[in-house]
Amino acid sequence: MTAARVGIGGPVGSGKTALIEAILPHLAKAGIDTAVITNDLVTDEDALRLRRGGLLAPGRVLAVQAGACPHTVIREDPTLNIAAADRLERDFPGLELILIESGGDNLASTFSPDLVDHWLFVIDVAGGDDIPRKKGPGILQADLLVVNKTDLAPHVGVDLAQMLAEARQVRAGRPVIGTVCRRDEGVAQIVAHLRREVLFR
Ligand SMILES: Nc1nc2c(ncn2[C@@H]2O[C@H](COP(=O)(O)OP(=O)(O)OP(=O)(O)O)[C@@H](O)[C@H]2O)c(=O)[nH]1
Repeated sequence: MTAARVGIGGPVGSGKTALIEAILPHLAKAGIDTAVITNDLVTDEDALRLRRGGLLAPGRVLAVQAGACPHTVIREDPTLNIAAADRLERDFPGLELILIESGGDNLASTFSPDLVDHWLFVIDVAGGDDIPRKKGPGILQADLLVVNKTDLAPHVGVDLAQMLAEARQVRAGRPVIGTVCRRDEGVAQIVAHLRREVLFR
Protein backbone atom coordinates (compact mmCIF):
# COMPACT_ATOMS: atom_id res chain seq x y z
CA MET A 1 0.00 0.00 0.00
CA THR A 2 1.27 3.48 -0.79
CA ALA A 3 0.38 6.64 1.11
CA ALA A 4 -1.95 9.23 -0.42
CA ARG A 5 -0.01 12.38 -1.33
CA VAL A 6 -1.86 15.64 -0.77
CA GLY A 7 -0.46 19.03 -1.78
CA ILE A 8 -1.17 22.23 0.14
CA GLY A 9 -0.36 25.37 -1.85
CA GLY A 10 -1.21 29.04 -1.74
CA PRO A 11 0.16 32.55 -1.40
CA VAL A 12 2.76 33.55 1.20
CA GLY A 13 1.28 33.74 4.69
CA SER A 14 -2.21 32.49 3.84
CA GLY A 15 -1.99 29.86 6.60
CA LYS A 16 -0.69 26.66 4.96
CA THR A 17 1.43 25.70 7.97
CA ALA A 18 -1.36 26.78 10.33
CA LEU A 19 -3.72 24.48 8.41
CA ILE A 20 -1.34 21.54 8.79
CA GLU A 21 -0.98 22.31 12.50
CA ALA A 22 -4.76 22.38 12.80
CA ILE A 23 -5.50 19.16 10.91
CA LEU A 24 -2.78 16.98 12.46
CA PRO A 25 -4.63 16.50 15.79
CA HIS A 26 -7.82 15.51 13.91
CA LEU A 27 -5.88 13.00 11.81
CA ALA A 28 -4.17 11.58 14.91
CA LYS A 29 -7.52 11.18 16.63
CA ALA A 30 -8.85 9.30 13.61
CA GLY A 31 -5.77 7.03 13.70
CA ILE A 32 -4.54 8.16 10.28
CA ASP A 33 -0.80 7.54 9.94
CA THR A 34 0.56 10.84 8.61
CA ALA A 35 3.83 12.55 7.62
CA VAL A 36 4.61 16.00 6.23
CA ILE A 37 6.99 17.48 3.67
CA THR A 38 7.57 21.22 3.79
CA ASN A 39 9.00 23.37 1.01
CA ASP A 40 10.73 26.61 1.94
CA LEU A 41 12.79 28.85 -0.29
CA VAL A 42 16.23 28.52 1.29
CA THR A 43 15.56 27.49 4.90
CA ASP A 44 13.81 24.64 6.78
CA GLU A 45 11.70 27.14 8.74
CA ASP A 46 8.29 25.46 8.36
CA ALA A 47 9.67 21.97 9.08
CA LEU A 48 11.42 23.26 12.22
CA ARG A 49 8.17 24.91 13.33
CA LEU A 50 6.21 21.67 12.86
CA ARG A 51 8.86 19.58 14.62
CA ARG A 52 8.96 22.05 17.52
CA GLY A 53 5.15 21.94 17.74
CA GLY A 54 5.37 18.26 18.65
CA LEU A 55 2.26 17.24 16.69
CA LEU A 56 4.26 14.59 14.82
CA ALA A 57 7.45 12.69 15.63
CA PRO A 58 10.30 14.83 14.24
CA GLY A 59 11.35 12.15 11.71
CA ARG A 60 7.92 12.40 10.11
CA VAL A 61 8.59 15.97 8.95
CA LEU A 62 11.00 16.34 6.02
CA ALA A 63 12.09 19.63 4.49
CA VAL A 64 12.78 20.38 0.83
CA GLN A 65 14.52 23.62 -0.08
CA ALA A 66 12.83 24.98 -3.16
CA GLY A 67 15.29 27.76 -4.06
CA ALA A 68 14.06 30.92 -5.68
CA CYS A 69 11.15 29.40 -7.55
CA PRO A 70 8.78 27.50 -5.24
CA HIS A 71 6.39 26.27 -7.91
CA THR A 72 9.18 24.58 -9.88
CA VAL A 73 9.68 21.83 -7.28
CA ILE A 74 5.98 21.04 -7.02
CA ARG A 75 5.13 21.27 -10.72
CA GLU A 76 7.87 21.37 -13.38
CA ASP A 77 10.42 19.14 -11.66
CA PRO A 78 9.05 17.59 -8.47
CA THR A 79 11.96 15.11 -8.19
CA LEU A 80 13.08 16.31 -4.76
CA ASN A 81 9.56 16.09 -3.34
CA ILE A 82 8.94 12.66 -4.86
CA ALA A 83 12.23 11.42 -3.36
CA ALA A 84 11.23 12.82 0.05
CA ALA A 85 7.80 11.15 -0.13
CA ASP A 86 9.37 7.82 -1.19
CA ARG A 87 11.77 8.07 1.75
CA LEU A 88 8.91 8.65 4.20
CA GLU A 89 7.09 5.62 2.84
CA ARG A 90 10.24 3.49 3.27
CA ASP A 91 10.89 4.80 6.79
CA PHE A 92 7.29 4.46 7.99
CA PRO A 93 5.62 1.30 6.70
CA GLY A 94 1.85 1.69 7.00
CA LEU A 95 2.00 5.42 6.28
CA GLU A 96 -1.40 6.48 4.91
CA LEU A 97 -1.10 10.20 4.19
CA ILE A 98 1.72 12.55 3.21
CA LEU A 99 0.92 16.26 3.31
CA ILE A 100 3.19 18.28 1.01
CA GLU A 101 3.23 21.99 1.85
CA SER A 102 4.43 24.21 -0.95
CA GLY A 103 6.52 27.27 -0.27
CA GLY A 104 4.31 30.36 -0.39
CA ASP A 105 3.76 31.35 -4.00
CA ASN A 106 1.31 33.22 -6.17
CA LEU A 107 -2.20 32.47 -7.41
CA ALA A 108 -0.79 30.53 -10.37
CA SER A 109 0.90 27.73 -8.45
CA THR A 110 -0.38 24.22 -9.12
CA PHE A 111 0.91 20.71 -8.28
CA SER A 112 2.15 18.12 -10.75
CA PRO A 113 -0.08 15.03 -10.90
CA ASP A 114 3.18 13.05 -10.76
CA LEU A 115 3.65 14.35 -7.21
CA VAL A 116 0.19 14.47 -5.64
CA ASP A 117 -3.10 12.60 -5.79
CA HIS A 118 -5.08 15.61 -4.60
CA TRP A 119 -4.32 19.20 -3.66
CA LEU A 120 -5.65 22.05 -1.59
CA PHE A 121 -5.14 25.74 -2.28
CA VAL A 122 -5.23 28.08 0.72
CA ILE A 123 -6.04 31.77 0.35
CA ASP A 124 -6.93 34.14 3.15
CA VAL A 125 -9.55 36.79 3.69
CA ALA A 126 -6.96 39.46 4.44
CA GLY A 127 -5.53 39.02 0.94
CA GLY A 128 -8.67 40.76 -0.36
CA ASP A 129 -12.17 39.76 -1.43
CA ASP A 130 -11.21 40.11 -5.09
CA ILE A 131 -8.84 37.12 -4.95
CA PRO A 132 -11.44 34.53 -6.11
CA ARG A 133 -12.51 36.82 -8.97
CA LYS A 134 -8.92 36.84 -10.25
CA LYS A 135 -9.40 33.17 -11.14
CA GLY A 136 -5.79 32.08 -10.72
CA PRO A 137 -5.11 28.46 -11.65
CA GLY A 138 -4.68 27.60 -7.96
CA ILE A 139 -8.18 28.86 -7.23
CA LEU A 140 -9.79 27.24 -10.24
CA GLN A 141 -7.98 23.91 -10.37
CA ALA A 142 -7.41 22.86 -6.77
CA ASP A 143 -9.47 19.92 -5.57
CA LEU A 144 -10.42 21.96 -2.51
CA LEU A 145 -10.17 25.71 -1.99
CA VAL A 146 -9.67 26.82 1.61
CA VAL A 147 -10.49 30.42 2.51
CA ASN A 148 -8.64 30.94 5.79
CA LYS A 149 -8.67 33.73 8.40
CA THR A 150 -12.42 34.28 8.11
CA ASP A 151 -12.15 35.84 11.59
CA LEU A 152 -10.42 38.82 9.98
CA ALA A 153 -13.26 39.66 7.56
CA PRO A 154 -14.81 42.45 9.68
CA HIS A 155 -11.39 43.97 10.30
CA VAL A 156 -10.38 44.17 6.65
CA GLY A 157 -13.73 45.24 5.22
CA VAL A 158 -14.50 41.94 3.50
CA ASP A 159 -18.03 40.64 2.95
CA LEU A 160 -17.28 37.01 3.78
CA ALA A 161 -20.53 35.56 2.46
CA GLN A 162 -19.94 37.26 -0.88
CA MET A 163 -16.30 36.17 -1.06
CA LEU A 164 -17.26 32.54 -0.41
CA ALA A 165 -20.12 32.73 -2.93
CA GLU A 166 -17.82 34.15 -5.62
CA ALA A 167 -15.23 31.47 -4.87
CA ARG A 168 -17.89 28.77 -5.35
CA GLN A 169 -19.10 30.45 -8.51
CA VAL A 170 -15.68 30.66 -10.22
CA ARG A 171 -15.04 27.03 -9.20
CA ALA A 172 -18.31 25.94 -10.73
CA GLY A 173 -19.54 24.40 -7.52
CA ARG A 174 -16.33 22.54 -6.60
CA PRO A 175 -15.71 22.56 -2.85
CA VAL A 176 -14.76 25.68 -0.91
CA ILE A 177 -14.36 25.67 2.87
CA GLY A 178 -13.91 28.72 5.10
CA THR A 179 -11.63 28.28 8.12
CA VAL A 180 -10.09 29.93 11.12
CA CYS A 181 -7.13 27.58 11.45
CA ARG A 182 -6.03 29.33 14.62
CA ARG A 183 -9.30 28.44 16.33
CA ASP A 184 -9.94 25.05 14.72
CA GLU A 185 -13.01 26.38 12.87
CA GLY A 186 -13.86 24.61 9.61
CA VAL A 187 -10.93 22.25 10.09
CA ALA A 188 -13.06 19.17 10.82
CA GLN A 189 -14.76 19.72 7.44
CA ILE A 190 -11.39 19.61 5.70
CA VAL A 191 -10.50 16.38 7.45
CA ALA A 192 -13.90 14.94 6.48
CA HIS A 193 -13.22 15.97 2.86
CA LEU A 194 -9.81 14.25 2.91
CA ARG A 195 -11.25 11.09 4.44
CA ARG A 196 -14.06 10.96 1.89
CA GLU A 197 -12.19 11.99 -1.26
CA VAL A 198 -8.65 10.76 -0.64
CA LEU A 199 -8.41 8.19 2.12
CA PHE A 200 -11.72 6.45 1.50
CA ARG A 201 -12.22 5.89 5.21
N1 LIG B 1 -6.33 35.76 12.29
C1 LIG B 1 -5.86 34.61 11.81
N2 LIG B 1 -4.55 34.47 11.60
C2 LIG B 1 -4.11 33.29 11.11
C3 LIG B 1 -4.97 32.21 10.84
N3 LIG B 1 -4.24 31.19 10.33
C4 LIG B 1 -2.97 31.61 10.31
N4 LIG B 1 -2.87 32.88 10.79
C5 LIG B 1 -1.66 33.70 10.93
O1 LIG B 1 -1.19 34.04 9.64
C6 LIG B 1 0.24 34.08 9.63
C7 LIG B 1 0.78 33.18 8.53
O2 LIG B 1 0.43 31.83 8.84
P1 LIG B 1 1.32 30.62 8.31
O3 LIG B 1 0.66 29.36 8.74
O4 LIG B 1 2.75 30.81 8.69
O5 LIG B 1 1.18 30.84 6.74
P2 LIG B 1 1.91 30.05 5.54
O6 LIG B 1 0.96 30.07 4.41
O7 LIG B 1 2.39 28.73 6.02
O8 LIG B 1 3.13 31.01 5.27
P3 LIG B 1 4.41 30.76 4.28
O9 LIG B 1 4.90 29.36 4.58
O10 LIG B 1 5.37 31.82 4.72
O11 LIG B 1 3.92 30.95 2.89
C8 LIG B 1 0.68 33.67 11.02
O12 LIG B 1 0.97 34.84 11.75
C9 LIG B 1 -0.51 32.94 11.57
O13 LIG B 1 -0.62 33.01 12.98
C10 LIG B 1 -6.38 32.39 11.08
O14 LIG B 1 -7.21 31.52 10.85
N5 LIG B 1 -6.76 33.62 11.56
